[in-house]
Amino acid sequence: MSARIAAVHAPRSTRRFPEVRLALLGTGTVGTAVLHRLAALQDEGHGAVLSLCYAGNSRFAARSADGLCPRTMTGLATRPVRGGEPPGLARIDDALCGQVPRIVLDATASDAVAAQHAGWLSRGIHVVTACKLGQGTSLQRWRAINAASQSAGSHYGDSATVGAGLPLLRSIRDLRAGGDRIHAVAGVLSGSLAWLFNHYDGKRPFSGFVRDARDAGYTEPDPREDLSGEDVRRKLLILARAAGVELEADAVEVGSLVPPDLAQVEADELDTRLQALDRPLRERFAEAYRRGEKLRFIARLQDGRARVGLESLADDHPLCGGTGTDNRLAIWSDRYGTQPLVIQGPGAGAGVTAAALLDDALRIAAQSGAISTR
Ligand SMILES: NC(=O)C1=CN([C@@H]2O[C@H](COP(=O)(O)OP(=O)(O)OC[C@H]3O[C@@H](n4cnc5c(N)ncnc54)[C@H](O)[C@@H]3O)[C@@H](O)[C@H]2O)C=CC1
Ligand SMILES: N[C@@H](CC=O)C(=O)O
Repeated sequence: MSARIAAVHAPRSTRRFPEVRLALLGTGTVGTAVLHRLAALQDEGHGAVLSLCYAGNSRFAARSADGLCPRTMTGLATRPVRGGEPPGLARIDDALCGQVPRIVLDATASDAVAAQHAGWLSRGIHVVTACKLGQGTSLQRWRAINAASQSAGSHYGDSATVGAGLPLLRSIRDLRAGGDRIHAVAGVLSGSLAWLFNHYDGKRPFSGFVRDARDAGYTEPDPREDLSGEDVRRKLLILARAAGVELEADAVEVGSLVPPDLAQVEADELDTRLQALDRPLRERFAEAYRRGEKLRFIARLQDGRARVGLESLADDHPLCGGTGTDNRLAIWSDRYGTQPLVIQGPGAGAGVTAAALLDDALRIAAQSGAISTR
């Protein structure tokens, strides 16, 4: 066997049984970080139970029942690997064959992949996802995912979808499991918009900061998904539904920052047209500055009413806190009726998101009895 082929497979010494078979979809910003973290976990022995049997993106894929080498698979982002195959969602079930726990890890922003979540779950394949298009779009899809997961007993790991792994969904679910009703939630749910409004000073053009946030891996593949409030709408829908408020997707009132002309621009032209953001944001900033306030992109859910948009808040307002990409969510419930529970921390970035995805995968491995929790 040549050295090149040997490198494609995981070293035998790192494998433990019973294994959990993993298929990774997406090798972009987040998927590449997943591969690096998986390799590091396998080196330490901690993640050795996770055997990467399929890795693919929209152009290239590779599979091996014996386990692929995660470090080698980072190359898939730009080129095929030897012995690879064309990508195809229909191949995932085959790649994850065997009577062992199986997990699809979705690190794409693809609606076509999200449309498969319920199907995989119903066939007993666990799903771990960073993509919000599963639970954060139509209520019908959200219900299908829940129904499939319940009927087949398969798990849906969604920690990375809101707050990039911060314990936001988990806290809401824990409160409800303890008998609390969720009264309201409010806060900053976008890491990129947090970063933008933590850095924008009204002097340098806003569009330059958007490029910086994109290059740092904080934005969606198309930053308009963030700037339009669409990404925050999805996150608020996921939180609201977890809180027991089953909202239809169009029930969220959204205040977009994207001027109509910029919304029409083709993705490959976007960079050259981003300056369309500069004047309106400079005006919003100047208005807030005159009042001694700060701009924050806030999501709110109360009494079944949901809205997301830019707000001008007093400097000492509780939702103004945080730095960098910090998300900050206040949760009011029966026990936190007056003073809310407030959770804050980095809410975007490849590192924290990859960690959240692999935490979910390891949690599923533990629940499946593949690793000891002691
Ligand atoms: N960047 C961040 O901080 C966070 C990102 N996320 C989510 O992570 C997901 C991935 O984001 P990025 O890595 O930034 O995007 P990206 O654009 O860098 O990578 C997306 C990857 O998905 C692949 N892909 C697209 N369609 C596919 C298909 N049908 N089958 C297989 N692969 C396909 C692409 O080829 C690419 O490798 C998004 O859903 C995003 O919302 C979630 C939390 C935080
Ligand atoms: N683009 C998103 C990434 C995490 O979900 C954000 O800015 O929060």
